Amino acid sequence: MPETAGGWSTDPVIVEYLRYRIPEPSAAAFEAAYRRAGAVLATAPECVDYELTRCVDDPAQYILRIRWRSAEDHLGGFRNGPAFAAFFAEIKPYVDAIVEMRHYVATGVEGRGGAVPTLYEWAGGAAAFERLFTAFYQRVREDAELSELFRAMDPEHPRHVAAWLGEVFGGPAAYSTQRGGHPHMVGMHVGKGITERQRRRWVELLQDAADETGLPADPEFRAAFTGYVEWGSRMAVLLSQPDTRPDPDAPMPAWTWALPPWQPPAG
Ligand code: HEM
Repeated sequence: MPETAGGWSTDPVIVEYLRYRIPEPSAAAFEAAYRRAGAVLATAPECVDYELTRCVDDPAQYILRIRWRSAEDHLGGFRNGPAFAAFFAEIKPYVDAIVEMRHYVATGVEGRGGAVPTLYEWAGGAAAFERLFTAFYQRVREDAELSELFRAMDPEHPRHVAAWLGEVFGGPAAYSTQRGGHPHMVGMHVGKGITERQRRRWVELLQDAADETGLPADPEFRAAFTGYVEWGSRMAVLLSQPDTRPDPDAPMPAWTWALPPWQPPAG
């Protein structure tokens, strides 16, 4: 099983579905038992997350979805591990009510609906990103720390980076279709030897430009924005080092909210 430096598995997760048929008189006790069993799952390193849902049309039907780090982690690790006895003690009375208990794998068919605005829409679309990067690169050109690094910058650079960020934030695929996509962006950083000090200054100037150009300042948007800028700028530093060989097939990043977008209080 491939693991990251921190020991976390990078294998795709496996999804276990358990369908139950629970008569109405037992429903409350069943949900309470799973609430207690859930507290056990929360301590199990093999479990990614879980959710119990109840059918609206036929309330006797419940579906429990548990995502495991792998089938092996579920069947070997969890079932033989220290948490299993406490978990099973809670759900044992309902074993006979199980209608289906199987593992599923993702097909890659997945996505978000239109209910939540993209970061691109929330920011104000292409015009907002162009304003941001025009102001930002003006600051960069005048900055003692960064101006030399950007000496040969294309006059269209602010528009290109605006197209990049717009696409990463869920807008049109303009950078991929018109500017060479992820490999081109990566290639522009290779060999530049960006230092941590330069990265910090880059991030600071971008935050200043965000305030100056009136990018939404609500905590949820700025958390997502800053998260991306932190990640992206650290990637730029890594990619720019002499010994780094970038993966040419790395996909275009797709960034989204860490928390749902801010809404004014009702009433
Ligand atoms: C979130 C972080 C970053 C993003 C999204 C980003 C994005 C981009 C993109 C899209 C390009 C290519 C534009 C084109 O198609 O012409 C580019 C080029 C470049 N980036 Fe970044 N970048 C980031 C961080 C940094 C940092 C931290 C530095 C240095 C402090 C840096 C320095 C450069 C330089 C020097 C170029 C080439 C500019 C030129 O000569 O035209 N980037 N960047």
